[in-house]
Amino acid sequence: EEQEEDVLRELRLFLRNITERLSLDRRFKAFTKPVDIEEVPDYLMVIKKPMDLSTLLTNIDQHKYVTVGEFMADADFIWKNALEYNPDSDPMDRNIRHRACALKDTVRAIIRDELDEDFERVCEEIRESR
Ligand SMILES: Cc1noc(C)c1-c1cc(NS(=O)(=O)c2ccccc2)cc(C(=O)O)c1
Repeated sequence: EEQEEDVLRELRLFLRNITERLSLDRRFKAFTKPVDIEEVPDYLMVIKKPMDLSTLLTNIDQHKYVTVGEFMADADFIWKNALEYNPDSDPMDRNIRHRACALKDTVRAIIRDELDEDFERVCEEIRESR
C-alpha cells in the first residue's frame, strides 16, 4: 500500500546516495562502468556476473532492490569479481585488488554508520510479504 511505497522510495534515495558517493571517489573510477570487453576479451569467460556502479544505479531506478541486503549482494560482486579476475602478484593486479578491498570496506562502513536497522527490518517485512 501507500506506506510501503513511501518506504521503498526512501530506500531508493538512500541507495542512490551511496552509489553516487562511491562513483565520485577517484579510487573507484575503474568500478564506475562495466569492464570493457573489447579491452578485456576473456573477462566474461572468467566472471559470470559482471557488476559495476552504473549498473547498480540502473537497478535501483528499475526498483530491483526491496532491501539493503539485496543491494549489498550486487555491490559485493563488483569487488569480488575484481579479486577473482586479478589474482596475480604483479603490481597491476595488486593495485586493483587494493582498490577492490577499499570499495568493500567503504560500502560496509557507510551501511554500518548510516543504515537504521529498524528501517532495514521494515524493508525485509515488505520483501517477505510479496
Ligand atoms: C574493474 C576491473 N576488473 O578487472 C579489470 C581489468 C578491471 C579494470 C577495468 C578498467 N576499465 S576498462 O575495462 O574500461 C579498461 C580496461 C583496460 C584498458 C582500458 C580500460 C580499468 C581498470 C584500471 O585498473 O584502470 C581495471
